[in-house]
Amino acid sequence: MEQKRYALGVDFGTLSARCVLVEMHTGEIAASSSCEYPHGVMDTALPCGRPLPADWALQHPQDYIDTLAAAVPEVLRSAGASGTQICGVGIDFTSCTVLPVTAEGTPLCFLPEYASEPHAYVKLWKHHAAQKEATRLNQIAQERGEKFLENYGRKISSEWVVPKAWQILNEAPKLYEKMAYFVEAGDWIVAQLTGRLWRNACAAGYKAIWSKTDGFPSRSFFAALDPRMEDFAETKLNTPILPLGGRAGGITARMAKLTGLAQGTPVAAANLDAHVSCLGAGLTRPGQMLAIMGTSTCHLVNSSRPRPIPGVCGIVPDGLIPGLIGYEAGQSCVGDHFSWFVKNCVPAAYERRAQEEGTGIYEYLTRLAEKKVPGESGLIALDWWNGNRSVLVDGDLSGLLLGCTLGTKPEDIFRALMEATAYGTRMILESFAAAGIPVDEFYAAGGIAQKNPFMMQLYANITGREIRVVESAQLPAFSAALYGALAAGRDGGGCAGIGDAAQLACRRYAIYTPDPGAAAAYDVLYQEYVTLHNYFGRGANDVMKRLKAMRRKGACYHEYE
Ligand SMILES: Nc1ncnc2c1ncn2[C@@H]1O[C@H](COP(=O)(O)OP(=O)(O)O)[C@@H](O)[C@H]1O
Ligand SMILES: O=C(CO)[C@@H](O)[C@@H](O)COP(=O)(O)O
Repeated sequence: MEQKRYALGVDFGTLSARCVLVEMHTGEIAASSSCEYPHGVMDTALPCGRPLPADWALQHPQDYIDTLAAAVPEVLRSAGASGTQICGVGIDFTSCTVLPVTAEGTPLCFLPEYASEPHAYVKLWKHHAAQKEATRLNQIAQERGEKFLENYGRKISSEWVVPKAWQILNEAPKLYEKMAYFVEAGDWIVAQLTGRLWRNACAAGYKAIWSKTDGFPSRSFFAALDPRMEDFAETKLNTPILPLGGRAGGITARMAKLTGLAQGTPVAAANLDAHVSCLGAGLTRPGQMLAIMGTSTCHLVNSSRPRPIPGVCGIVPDGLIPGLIGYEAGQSCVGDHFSWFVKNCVPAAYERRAQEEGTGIYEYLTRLAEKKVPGESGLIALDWWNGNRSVLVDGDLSGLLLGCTLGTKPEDIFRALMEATAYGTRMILESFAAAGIPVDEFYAAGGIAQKNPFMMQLYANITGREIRVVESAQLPAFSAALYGALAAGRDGGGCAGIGDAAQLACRRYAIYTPDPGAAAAYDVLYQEYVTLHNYFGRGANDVMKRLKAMRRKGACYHEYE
Protein backbone atom coordinates (compact mmCIF):
# COMPACT_ATOMS: atom_id res chain seq x y z
CA MET A 1 0.00 0.00 0.00
CA GLU A 2 1.35 3.45 -0.89
CA GLN A 3 2.88 5.34 2.07
CA LYS A 4 0.09 7.38 3.74
CA ARG A 5 2.01 10.53 4.50
CA TYR A 6 -0.66 13.03 5.53
CA ALA A 7 -3.90 13.64 7.44
CA LEU A 8 -6.25 16.38 6.25
CA GLY A 9 -8.04 18.81 8.59
CA VAL A 10 -10.66 21.41 7.69
CA ASP A 11 -11.68 24.11 10.21
CA PHE A 12 -14.98 25.79 9.29
CA GLY A 13 -14.84 29.10 11.19
CA THR A 14 -17.36 31.92 11.24
CA LEU A 15 -16.02 33.83 8.24
CA SER A 16 -13.89 31.27 6.40
CA ALA A 17 -12.72 27.68 6.20
CA ARG A 18 -9.06 26.80 6.79
CA CYS A 19 -7.54 23.55 5.51
CA VAL A 20 -4.24 21.91 6.47
CA LEU A 21 -2.23 18.83 5.52
CA VAL A 22 -0.39 17.35 8.52
CA GLU A 23 2.70 15.23 7.90
CA MET A 24 2.12 12.06 9.91
CA HIS A 25 5.74 11.35 10.87
CA THR A 26 6.57 14.83 12.12
CA GLY A 27 3.22 16.39 13.02
CA GLU A 28 4.22 19.43 10.99
CA ILE A 29 1.75 21.32 8.78
CA ALA A 30 2.99 20.57 5.25
CA ALA A 31 0.54 22.93 3.53
CA SER A 32 -2.49 25.09 4.28
CA SER A 33 -5.18 26.93 2.38
CA SER A 34 -8.22 29.00 3.25
CA CYS A 35 -11.36 30.23 1.59
CA GLU A 36 -13.86 32.87 2.69
CA TYR A 37 -17.55 32.06 2.53
CA PRO A 38 -19.06 33.85 -0.50
CA HIS A 39 -22.18 34.88 1.47
CA GLY A 40 -20.24 35.49 4.70
CA VAL A 41 -22.60 36.04 7.62
CA MET A 42 -26.10 36.96 6.39
CA ASP A 43 -27.33 39.25 9.18
CA THR A 44 -29.20 41.94 7.22
CA ALA A 45 -30.84 40.18 4.26
CA LEU A 46 -31.19 36.87 2.40
CA PRO A 47 -29.52 36.45 -1.01
CA CYS A 48 -32.94 37.25 -2.57
CA GLY A 49 -32.89 40.62 -0.76
CA ARG A 50 -35.50 39.78 1.88
CA PRO A 51 -34.49 41.81 4.96
CA LEU A 52 -33.72 40.03 8.24
CA PRO A 53 -34.83 41.32 11.67
CA ALA A 54 -32.35 42.35 14.38
CA ASP A 55 -30.26 39.65 16.09
CA TRP A 56 -30.47 37.23 13.14
CA ALA A 57 -27.29 35.57 11.80
CA LEU A 58 -27.60 33.07 8.94
CA GLN A 59 -25.29 31.28 6.52
CA HIS A 60 -25.69 29.58 3.17
CA PRO A 61 -24.79 25.85 3.21
CA GLN A 62 -23.63 25.96 -0.40
CA ASP A 63 -20.75 28.15 0.81
CA TYR A 64 -19.41 25.24 2.86
CA ILE A 65 -19.34 22.94 -0.18
CA ASP A 66 -17.79 25.64 -2.34
CA THR A 67 -15.03 26.28 0.22
CA LEU A 68 -14.30 22.53 0.40
CA ALA A 69 -14.10 22.33 -3.40
CA ALA A 70 -11.62 25.25 -3.39
CA ALA A 71 -9.51 24.70 -0.27
CA VAL A 72 -8.88 20.93 -0.44
CA PRO A 73 -7.55 20.72 -4.03
CA GLU A 74 -5.48 23.85 -3.26
CA VAL A 75 -3.80 22.27 -0.24
CA LEU A 76 -3.07 19.05 -2.16
CA ARG A 77 -1.59 21.09 -4.99
CA SER A 78 0.61 23.19 -2.75
CA ALA A 79 1.96 20.08 -1.00
CA GLY A 80 2.42 18.21 -4.26
CA ALA A 81 0.36 15.45 -2.67
CA SER A 82 -2.12 13.07 -4.24
CA GLY A 83 -5.39 12.14 -2.59
CA THR A 84 -4.14 8.58 -2.16
CA GLN A 85 -1.52 9.84 0.32
CA ILE A 86 -4.16 11.05 2.77
CA CYS A 87 -4.81 8.55 5.57
CA GLY A 88 -7.85 10.29 7.03
CA VAL A 89 -9.97 13.46 7.08
CA GLY A 90 -11.23 15.39 10.09
CA ILE A 91 -13.44 18.48 10.15
CA ASP A 92 -14.44 20.90 12.88
CA PHE A 93 -17.18 23.51 12.69
CA THR A 94 -18.51 26.45 14.64
CA SER A 95 -21.39 25.40 16.89
CA CYS A 96 -24.29 25.59 17.45
CA THR A 97 -24.56 26.25 13.71
CA VAL A 98 -27.66 24.33 12.68
CA LEU A 99 -29.87 23.79 9.65
CA PRO A 100 -33.16 22.07 8.74
CA VAL A 101 -32.77 19.27 6.17
CA THR A 102 -34.95 16.74 4.37
CA ALA A 103 -34.71 13.00 5.10
CA GLU A 104 -32.06 12.84 2.36
CA GLY A 105 -30.04 15.60 4.02
CA THR A 106 -30.94 18.36 1.56
CA PRO A 107 -30.98 21.80 3.20
CA LEU A 108 -34.51 23.24 3.00
CA CYS A 109 -33.09 26.48 1.61
CA PHE A 110 -32.01 24.49 -1.49
CA LEU A 111 -35.70 23.83 -2.25
CA PRO A 112 -37.16 26.56 -4.51
CA GLU A 113 -40.27 26.94 -2.36
CA TYR A 114 -38.11 27.85 0.67
CA ALA A 115 -35.38 29.95 -0.99
CA SER A 116 -36.88 33.15 0.45
CA GLU A 117 -37.75 31.71 3.88
CA PRO A 118 -35.15 32.84 6.47
CA HIS A 119 -35.83 29.82 8.71
CA ALA A 120 -34.77 27.49 5.87
CA TYR A 121 -31.16 28.66 6.11
CA VAL A 122 -28.32 27.82 8.48
CA LYS A 123 -28.73 29.50 11.86
CA LEU A 124 -25.18 30.50 12.75
CA TRP A 125 -23.97 29.95 16.32
CA LYS A 126 -24.26 33.77 16.94
CA HIS A 127 -27.94 33.93 15.88
CA HIS A 128 -29.59 35.57 18.93
CA ALA A 129 -33.20 35.90 17.74
CA ALA A 130 -34.32 32.89 19.82
CA GLN A 131 -33.80 34.61 23.16
CA LYS A 132 -37.55 34.70 23.86
CA GLU A 133 -37.70 30.91 23.43
CA ALA A 134 -34.57 30.41 25.56
CA THR A 135 -35.96 32.56 28.38
CA ARG A 136 -39.28 30.63 28.36
CA LEU A 137 -37.45 27.27 28.12
CA ASN A 138 -35.37 28.11 31.20
CA GLN A 139 -38.48 29.13 33.15
CA ILE A 140 -40.21 25.85 32.30
CA ALA A 141 -37.10 23.75 33.00
CA GLN A 142 -36.61 25.46 36.36
CA GLU A 143 -40.31 25.03 37.29
CA ARG A 144 -40.05 21.33 36.39
CA GLY A 145 -36.80 20.91 38.28
CA GLU A 146 -35.10 19.47 35.18
CA LYS A 147 -31.79 17.87 36.22
CA PHE A 148 -30.10 18.75 32.94
CA LEU A 149 -29.91 22.43 33.92
CA GLU A 150 -27.00 21.58 36.22
CA ASN A 151 -24.96 20.62 33.12
CA TYR A 152 -25.55 24.01 31.49
CA GLY A 153 -24.92 26.50 34.28
CA ARG A 154 -28.67 26.52 35.04
CA LYS A 155 -29.54 28.35 31.80
CA ILE A 156 -29.77 27.11 28.19
CA SER A 157 -28.36 29.69 25.78
CA SER A 158 -30.43 31.15 22.95
CA GLU A 159 -27.53 30.06 20.73
CA TRP A 160 -28.20 26.32 21.28
CA VAL A 161 -30.37 23.77 19.43
CA VAL A 162 -33.71 23.73 21.26
CA PRO A 163 -34.41 27.49 21.39
CA LYS A 164 -33.49 27.76 17.69
CA ALA A 165 -35.81 24.87 16.75
CA TRP A 166 -38.61 26.33 18.89
CA GLN A 167 -38.23 29.67 17.13
CA ILE A 168 -38.73 27.86 13.79
CA LEU A 169 -41.90 26.21 15.12
CA ASN A 170 -43.22 29.55 16.42
CA GLU A 171 -42.47 31.54 13.28
CA ALA A 172 -42.53 28.99 10.41
CA PRO A 173 -44.63 25.98 11.55
CA LYS A 174 -45.00 24.58 8.02
CA LEU A 175 -41.23 24.56 7.57
CA TYR A 176 -40.86 22.92 10.99
CA GLU A 177 -43.17 20.12 9.80
CA LYS A 178 -41.25 19.82 6.50
CA MET A 179 -37.93 19.53 8.38
CA ALA A 180 -36.92 15.85 8.73
CA TYR A 181 -33.82 16.62 10.83
CA PHE A 182 -32.32 19.66 12.55
CA VAL A 183 -28.57 19.09 12.21
CA GLU A 184 -25.27 20.67 13.12
CA ALA A 185 -23.49 22.07 10.06
CA GLY A 186 -20.42 20.01 10.98
CA ASP A 187 -22.46 16.82 10.86
CA TRP A 188 -24.02 17.98 7.58
CA ILE A 189 -20.56 18.44 6.03
CA VAL A 190 -19.54 14.94 7.21
CA ALA A 191 -22.75 13.64 5.62
CA GLN A 192 -21.78 15.36 2.34
CA LEU A 193 -18.33 13.75 2.54
CA THR A 194 -19.47 10.22 3.47
CA GLY A 195 -23.16 9.95 2.56
CA ARG A 196 -23.99 9.19 6.22
CA LEU A 197 -25.78 11.54 8.65
CA TRP A 198 -24.55 11.27 12.25
CA ARG A 199 -24.81 13.55 15.25
CA ASN A 200 -21.42 14.03 16.87
CA ALA A 201 -21.49 13.40 20.62
CA CYS A 202 -19.53 16.59 21.37
CA ALA A 203 -22.09 18.95 19.81
CA ALA A 204 -24.99 16.83 21.09
CA GLY A 205 -23.63 17.16 24.61
CA TYR A 206 -22.79 20.84 24.64
CA LYS A 207 -25.53 22.20 22.38
CA ALA A 208 -28.49 19.79 22.21
CA ILE A 209 -29.04 18.89 25.89
CA TRP A 210 -27.97 15.27 25.28
CA SER A 211 -26.07 13.15 27.76
CA LYS A 212 -24.56 9.67 27.41
CA THR A 213 -26.44 8.53 30.53
CA ASP A 214 -29.81 10.28 30.11
CA GLY A 215 -30.07 10.90 26.35
CA PHE A 216 -32.24 13.91 25.38
CA PRO A 217 -34.79 15.53 27.71
CA SER A 218 -38.14 13.77 28.13
CA ARG A 219 -41.18 13.95 25.84
CA SER A 220 -43.05 15.66 28.65
CA PHE A 221 -40.41 18.39 28.83
CA PHE A 222 -40.66 19.11 25.12
CA ALA A 223 -44.49 18.97 25.31
CA ALA A 224 -44.31 21.55 28.11
CA LEU A 225 -42.55 23.89 25.70
CA ASP A 226 -45.18 23.30 23.02
CA PRO A 227 -47.40 20.24 22.51
CA ARG A 228 -46.20 20.13 18.89
CA MET A 229 -42.63 19.55 20.14
CA GLU A 230 -43.40 16.45 22.21
CA ASP A 231 -41.62 14.15 19.73
CA PHE A 232 -38.91 16.70 18.80
CA ALA A 233 -35.95 14.61 19.99
CA GLU A 234 -37.35 11.33 18.63
CA THR A 235 -37.92 12.80 15.18
CA LYS A 236 -35.90 15.91 14.38
CA LEU A 237 -32.81 14.89 16.38
CA ASN A 238 -33.06 11.20 15.57
CA THR A 239 -29.70 10.64 13.86
CA PRO A 240 -27.24 8.15 15.44
CA ILE A 241 -24.75 9.62 17.91
CA LEU A 242 -21.05 9.17 17.01
CA PRO A 243 -18.46 9.54 19.82
CA LEU A 244 -15.37 11.73 19.65
CA GLY A 245 -12.75 10.20 17.34
CA GLY A 246 -15.27 7.81 15.81
CA ARG A 247 -15.20 6.97 12.12
CA ALA A 248 -18.19 8.40 10.21
CA GLY A 249 -17.47 6.57 6.95
CA GLY A 250 -15.41 7.01 3.77
CA ILE A 251 -15.18 9.69 1.10
CA THR A 252 -17.87 9.13 -1.54
CA ALA A 253 -17.15 8.99 -5.27
CA ARG A 254 -18.88 12.40 -5.72
CA MET A 255 -16.71 14.02 -3.05
CA ALA A 256 -13.56 12.33 -4.38
CA LYS A 257 -14.28 13.99 -7.72
CA LEU A 258 -14.99 17.37 -6.12
CA THR A 259 -11.97 17.46 -3.79
CA GLY A 260 -9.27 15.21 -5.24
CA LEU A 261 -9.35 12.96 -2.16
CA ALA A 262 -9.39 9.20 -2.74
CA GLN A 263 -12.75 7.48 -2.56
CA GLY A 264 -13.10 5.58 0.73
CA THR A 265 -10.62 7.76 2.68
CA PRO A 266 -11.77 7.53 6.35
CA VAL A 267 -13.62 10.56 7.71
CA ALA A 268 -13.86 11.25 11.46
CA ALA A 269 -16.94 12.35 13.37
CA ALA A 270 -17.35 16.13 13.19
CA ASN A 271 -16.01 18.14 16.08
CA LEU A 272 -16.53 21.67 17.42
CA ASP A 273 -14.03 24.29 16.31
CA ALA A 274 -12.84 25.06 19.83
CA HIS A 275 -13.19 21.64 21.51
CA VAL A 276 -11.23 19.88 18.77
CA SER A 277 -8.16 21.90 19.71
CA CYS A 278 -7.48 20.29 23.10
CA LEU A 279 -5.96 17.27 21.36
CA GLY A 280 -3.85 19.31 18.93
CA ALA A 281 -2.44 21.36 21.81
CA GLY A 282 -1.72 18.21 23.82
CA LEU A 283 -4.02 19.45 26.63
CA THR A 284 -5.25 16.09 27.89
CA ARG A 285 -4.89 16.67 31.65
CA PRO A 286 -7.33 18.26 34.14
CA GLY A 287 -6.67 21.92 35.02
CA GLN A 288 -5.35 23.03 31.62
CA MET A 289 -7.67 25.75 30.24
CA LEU A 290 -7.59 26.50 26.51
CA ALA A 291 -9.13 29.74 25.20
CA ILE A 292 -9.80 29.69 21.46
CA MET A 293 -9.91 33.39 20.61
CA GLY A 294 -11.57 34.40 17.37
CA THR A 295 -14.88 36.01 16.49
CA SER A 296 -15.89 34.65 19.88
CA THR A 297 -13.85 32.98 22.62
CA CYS A 298 -14.44 29.50 23.99
CA HIS A 299 -12.86 28.62 27.34
CA LEU A 300 -12.39 24.86 27.71
CA VAL A 301 -11.01 22.89 30.64
CA ASN A 302 -11.05 19.24 31.71
CA SER A 303 -11.69 18.02 35.20
CA SER A 304 -12.09 14.64 36.84
CA ARG A 305 -14.96 16.03 38.96
CA PRO A 306 -18.48 17.13 37.98
CA ARG A 307 -19.21 20.49 39.65
CA PRO A 308 -22.12 22.87 38.88
CA ILE A 309 -20.89 26.30 37.76
CA PRO A 310 -23.38 29.15 37.19
CA GLY A 311 -23.13 30.42 33.63
CA VAL A 312 -21.01 27.60 32.26
CA CYS A 313 -22.09 26.64 28.71
CA GLY A 314 -21.76 22.89 29.12
CA ILE A 315 -20.38 20.12 31.35
CA VAL A 316 -19.97 16.98 29.24
CA PRO A 317 -18.22 13.70 30.13
CA ASP A 318 -15.80 12.79 27.29
CA GLY A 319 -16.74 16.14 25.71
CA LEU A 320 -13.15 17.29 25.17
CA ILE A 321 -10.97 14.26 25.94
CA PRO A 322 -12.31 10.73 26.51
CA GLY A 323 -12.32 9.80 30.20
CA LEU A 324 -12.51 13.38 31.53
CA ILE A 325 -15.35 15.83 32.13
CA GLY A 326 -15.13 18.72 29.64
CA TYR A 327 -16.26 22.18 30.78
CA GLU A 328 -17.08 24.89 28.24
CA ALA A 329 -17.55 28.59 29.01
CA GLY A 330 -17.31 31.42 26.55
CA GLN A 331 -17.77 34.96 25.30
CA SER A 332 -20.04 35.21 22.27
CA CYS A 333 -18.36 38.40 21.08
CA VAL A 334 -14.60 38.99 21.13
CA GLY A 335 -13.11 39.60 17.68
CA ASP A 336 -16.54 40.75 16.57
CA HIS A 337 -16.13 43.84 18.81
CA PHE A 338 -13.03 44.81 16.83
CA SER A 339 -14.60 43.97 13.49
CA TRP A 340 -17.63 46.13 14.36
CA PHE A 341 -15.39 48.97 15.55
CA VAL A 342 -13.20 48.93 12.43
CA LYS A 343 -16.21 48.79 10.11
CA ASN A 344 -18.22 51.53 11.86
CA CYS A 345 -16.07 53.82 14.01
CA VAL A 346 -12.58 54.31 12.54
CA PRO A 347 -11.99 57.62 10.69
CA ALA A 348 -10.84 57.39 7.07
CA ALA A 349 -7.65 59.24 8.10
CA TYR A 350 -6.68 56.25 10.26
CA GLU A 351 -7.25 53.86 7.35
CA ARG A 352 -5.13 56.13 5.12
CA ARG A 353 -2.27 56.34 7.64
CA ALA A 354 -2.31 52.56 8.10
CA GLN A 355 -2.06 52.11 4.33
CA GLU A 356 0.73 54.68 4.08
CA GLU A 357 2.62 52.72 6.74
CA GLY A 358 1.89 49.46 4.91
CA THR A 359 0.15 47.94 7.90
CA GLY A 360 -3.33 46.56 8.59
CA ILE A 361 -5.88 48.70 10.44
CA TYR A 362 -5.96 46.27 13.41
CA GLU A 363 -2.17 46.45 13.71
CA TYR A 364 -2.25 50.26 13.30
CA LEU A 365 -4.89 50.74 16.02
CA THR A 366 -3.07 48.27 18.29
CA ARG A 367 0.17 50.15 17.94
CA LEU A 368 -1.52 53.41 18.94
CA ALA A 369 -3.43 51.73 21.78
CA GLU A 370 -0.42 50.09 23.35
CA LYS A 371 1.26 53.48 23.86
CA LYS A 372 -1.24 54.22 26.64
CA VAL A 373 -0.98 53.00 30.23
CA PRO A 374 -3.83 51.24 32.07
CA GLY A 375 -6.61 53.70 32.87
CA GLU A 376 -5.11 56.53 30.78
CA SER A 377 -8.10 56.56 28.39
CA GLY A 378 -10.57 56.91 31.27
CA LEU A 379 -12.77 54.35 29.53
CA ILE A 380 -14.31 51.04 30.56
CA ALA A 381 -16.56 48.82 28.49
CA LEU A 382 -18.82 45.81 28.98
CA ASP A 383 -17.97 43.26 26.26
CA TRP A 384 -21.62 42.53 25.39
CA TRP A 385 -22.00 43.87 21.85
CA ASN A 386 -23.50 40.47 21.05
CA GLY A 387 -24.93 39.56 24.41
CA ASN A 388 -23.28 37.62 27.23
CA ARG A 389 -22.65 33.86 26.95
CA SER A 390 -20.81 33.26 30.26
CA VAL A 391 -21.39 33.82 33.15
CA LEU A 392 -24.82 35.52 32.63
CA VAL A 393 -26.09 33.49 29.58
CA ASP A 394 -28.21 36.37 28.28
CA GLY A 395 -28.42 37.31 24.61
CA ASP A 396 -30.60 40.30 25.48
CA LEU A 397 -27.73 42.22 27.11
CA SER A 398 -25.83 44.74 24.98
CA GLY A 399 -22.57 46.63 25.00
CA LEU A 400 -21.60 49.55 27.22
CA LEU A 401 -18.82 52.12 26.80
CA LEU A 402 -18.34 54.46 29.78
CA GLY A 403 -16.11 57.49 30.25
CA CYS A 404 -16.02 59.05 26.79
CA THR A 405 -15.08 62.74 26.56
CA LEU A 406 -14.41 65.10 23.67
CA GLY A 407 -10.81 63.99 23.97
CA THR A 408 -11.50 60.29 23.48
CA LYS A 409 -9.60 58.82 20.52
CA PRO A 410 -10.44 55.75 18.39
CA GLU A 411 -7.43 53.91 19.83
CA ASP A 412 -8.76 54.58 23.35
CA ILE A 413 -12.03 52.85 22.46
CA PHE A 414 -10.22 50.00 20.66
CA ARG A 415 -8.12 49.41 23.78
CA ALA A 416 -11.18 49.60 26.07
CA LEU A 417 -12.84 46.89 23.97
CA MET A 418 -9.74 44.66 24.19
CA GLU A 419 -9.56 45.24 27.96
CA ALA A 420 -13.29 44.45 28.34
CA THR A 421 -12.87 41.05 26.66
CA ALA A 422 -10.03 40.32 29.06
CA TYR A 423 -12.17 41.34 32.06
CA GLY A 424 -14.85 38.94 30.77
CA THR A 425 -12.28 36.14 30.67
CA ARG A 426 -11.16 36.96 34.23
CA MET A 427 -14.81 36.78 35.34
CA ILE A 428 -15.03 33.26 33.84
CA LEU A 429 -11.78 32.17 35.51
CA GLU A 430 -13.11 33.40 38.86
CA SER A 431 -16.36 31.46 38.35
CA PHE A 432 -14.36 28.23 37.91
CA ALA A 433 -12.27 28.98 40.99
CA ALA A 434 -15.42 29.67 43.04
CA ALA A 435 -16.90 26.34 41.91
CA GLY A 436 -13.81 24.40 42.87
CA ILE A 437 -12.70 23.53 39.34
CA PRO A 438 -8.98 24.23 39.25
CA VAL A 439 -7.41 26.06 36.32
CA ASP A 440 -3.67 25.59 36.83
CA GLU A 441 -2.45 26.52 33.34
CA PHE A 442 -3.93 28.94 30.77
CA TYR A 443 -3.37 28.40 27.04
CA ALA A 444 -4.63 30.43 24.11
CA ALA A 445 -5.00 29.83 20.39
CA GLY A 446 -7.12 31.05 17.48
CA GLY A 447 -6.86 33.97 15.09
CA ILE A 448 -6.51 36.69 17.73
CA ALA A 449 -3.92 34.86 19.83
CA GLN A 450 -1.86 34.43 16.68
CA LYS A 451 -2.25 37.99 15.40
CA ASN A 452 -2.19 40.31 18.42
CA PRO A 453 0.71 39.93 20.91
CA PHE A 454 -0.30 43.16 22.67
CA MET A 455 -3.76 41.77 23.38
CA MET A 456 -2.22 38.61 24.83
CA GLN A 457 -0.05 40.75 27.11
CA LEU A 458 -3.21 42.60 28.19
CA TYR A 459 -4.78 39.23 29.04
CA ALA A 460 -1.75 38.32 31.17
CA ASN A 461 -1.88 41.69 32.97
CA ILE A 462 -5.64 41.59 33.54
CA THR A 463 -5.97 37.94 34.56
CA GLY A 464 -2.72 38.02 36.52
CA ARG A 465 -1.78 34.72 34.89
CA GLU A 466 0.89 33.43 32.57
CA ILE A 467 -0.62 32.97 29.11
CA ARG A 468 0.83 30.32 26.78
CA VAL A 469 -0.11 30.92 23.16
CA VAL A 470 0.08 27.67 21.19
CA GLU A 471 2.38 28.31 18.25
CA SER A 472 0.28 26.43 15.70
CA ALA A 473 -0.86 28.73 12.90
CA GLN A 474 -4.12 26.79 12.50
CA LEU A 475 -4.67 24.81 15.71
CA PRO A 476 -8.33 23.78 15.09
CA ALA A 477 -7.62 22.53 11.55
CA PHE A 478 -4.42 20.82 12.75
CA SER A 479 -6.35 19.10 15.55
CA ALA A 480 -9.13 18.07 13.17
CA ALA A 481 -6.47 16.36 11.03
CA LEU A 482 -5.35 14.35 14.09
CA TYR A 483 -8.95 13.13 14.48
CA GLY A 484 -8.82 12.17 10.81
CA ALA A 485 -5.72 10.12 11.59
CA LEU A 486 -7.60 8.54 14.52
CA ALA A 487 -10.44 7.56 12.16
CA ALA A 488 -7.88 5.88 9.90
CA GLY A 489 -6.30 3.95 12.75
CA ARG A 490 -2.76 2.63 12.89
CA ASP A 491 -3.36 0.06 10.14
CA GLY A 492 -4.66 2.79 7.87
CA GLY A 493 -1.51 4.86 8.28
CA GLY A 494 -3.03 7.02 11.05
CA CYS A 495 -3.00 6.92 14.83
CA ALA A 496 -3.88 4.06 17.18
CA GLY A 497 -5.62 6.19 19.82
CA ILE A 498 -5.79 9.56 21.61
CA GLY A 499 -2.42 9.00 23.34
CA ASP A 500 -0.79 8.18 20.01
CA ALA A 501 -2.32 11.24 18.32
CA ALA A 502 -1.30 13.49 21.23
CA GLN A 503 2.33 12.58 20.49
CA LEU A 504 1.95 14.77 17.37
CA ALA A 505 0.51 17.71 19.34
CA CYS A 506 1.99 21.20 19.06
CA ARG A 507 3.79 22.00 22.31
CA ARG A 508 5.55 25.17 21.24
CA TYR A 509 4.34 28.31 23.03
CA ALA A 510 4.79 32.08 23.09
CA ILE A 511 4.73 32.96 26.80
CA TYR A 512 3.21 36.17 28.23
CA THR A 513 3.75 36.91 31.93
CA PRO A 514 1.92 39.62 33.91
CA ASP A 515 3.63 42.98 34.36
CA PRO A 516 3.26 43.66 38.12
CA GLY A 517 2.60 47.40 37.77
CA ALA A 518 0.00 46.97 35.05
CA ALA A 519 -1.58 44.06 36.88
CA ALA A 520 -2.02 46.17 40.01
CA ALA A 521 -3.69 48.95 38.01
CA TYR A 522 -5.99 46.44 36.30
CA ASP A 523 -7.03 44.91 39.64
CA VAL A 524 -8.57 48.31 40.43
CA LEU A 525 -10.16 48.72 36.99
CA TYR A 526 -11.51 45.16 37.06
CA GLN A 527 -13.51 45.98 40.20
CA GLU A 528 -15.19 48.79 38.24
CA TYR A 529 -15.99 46.23 35.52
CA VAL A 530 -17.52 43.88 38.11
CA THR A 531 -19.70 46.70 39.47
CA LEU A 532 -21.02 47.55 35.99
CA HIS A 533 -21.32 43.83 35.09
CA ASN A 534 -23.52 43.10 38.09
CA TYR A 535 -25.54 46.33 37.86
CA PHE A 536 -26.52 45.94 34.18
CA GLY A 537 -26.32 42.14 33.99
CA ARG A 538 -28.06 40.90 37.08
CA GLY A 539 -31.33 42.85 37.10
CA ALA A 540 -30.59 46.05 39.01
CA ASN A 541 -31.42 47.95 35.83
CA ASP A 542 -32.81 46.23 32.71
CA VAL A 543 -32.32 49.26 30.49
CA MET A 544 -30.33 47.16 28.01
CA LYS A 545 -33.28 44.80 27.54
CA ARG A 546 -35.74 47.69 27.19
CA LEU A 547 -33.57 49.29 24.53
CA LYS A 548 -33.26 45.98 22.66
CA ALA A 549 -37.02 45.51 22.78
CA MET A 550 -37.48 48.97 21.24
CA ARG A 551 -34.89 48.15 18.56
CA ARG A 552 -36.66 44.89 17.74
CA LYS A 553 -39.97 46.71 17.36
CA GLY A 554 -38.15 49.08 15.02
CA ALA A 555 -39.49 51.73 17.38
CA CYS A 556 -38.58 55.33 16.76
CA TYR A 557 -39.16 58.47 18.74
CA HIS A 558 -42.40 59.62 17.09
CA GLU A 559 -44.13 56.42 18.25
CA TYR A 560 -43.50 57.57 21.79
CA GLU A 561 -44.59 61.18 21.32
N1 LIG B 1 -4.85 41.88 14.72
C1 LIG B 1 -6.05 41.59 15.29
N2 LIG B 1 -6.31 41.96 16.56
C2 LIG B 1 -7.51 41.67 17.13
N3 LIG B 1 -8.51 41.00 16.49
C3 LIG B 1 -8.28 40.60 15.22
C4 LIG B 1 -7.05 40.86 14.55
N4 LIG B 1 -7.13 40.33 13.29
C5 LIG B 1 -8.38 39.77 13.19
N5 LIG B 1 -9.06 39.95 14.33
C6 LIG B 1 -10.42 39.45 14.64
O1 LIG B 1 -10.36 38.03 14.65
C7 LIG B 1 -11.63 37.48 14.29
C8 LIG B 1 -11.45 36.28 13.37
O2 LIG B 1 -10.85 35.28 14.16
P1 LIG B 1 -10.40 33.87 13.48
O3 LIG B 1 -10.00 32.97 14.57
O4 LIG B 1 -9.42 34.19 12.41
O5 LIG B 1 -11.71 33.40 12.71
P2 LIG B 1 -12.99 32.54 13.25
O6 LIG B 1 -13.59 33.32 14.37
O7 LIG B 1 -13.87 32.49 12.03
O8 LIG B 1 -12.49 31.19 13.68
C9 LIG B 1 -12.42 38.60 13.65
O9 LIG B 1 -13.52 38.92 14.51
C10 LIG B 1 -11.45 39.79 13.58
O10 LIG B 1 -12.14 41.00 13.93
O1 LIG C 1 -19.44 28.15 20.45
C1 LIG C 1 -18.56 27.63 19.82
C2 LIG C 1 -18.14 26.28 20.16
O2 LIG C 1 -18.88 25.80 21.27
C3 LIG C 1 -17.87 28.29 18.64
O3 LIG C 1 -18.07 27.49 17.52
C4 LIG C 1 -18.44 29.67 18.39
O4 LIG C 1 -18.26 30.42 19.56
C5 LIG C 1 -17.78 30.32 17.19
O5 LIG C 1 -16.39 30.24 17.27
P1 LIG C 1 -15.42 31.23 16.45
O6 LIG C 1 -15.34 32.48 17.23
O7 LIG C 1 -16.01 31.44 15.10
O8 LIG C 1 -14.10 30.49 16.40
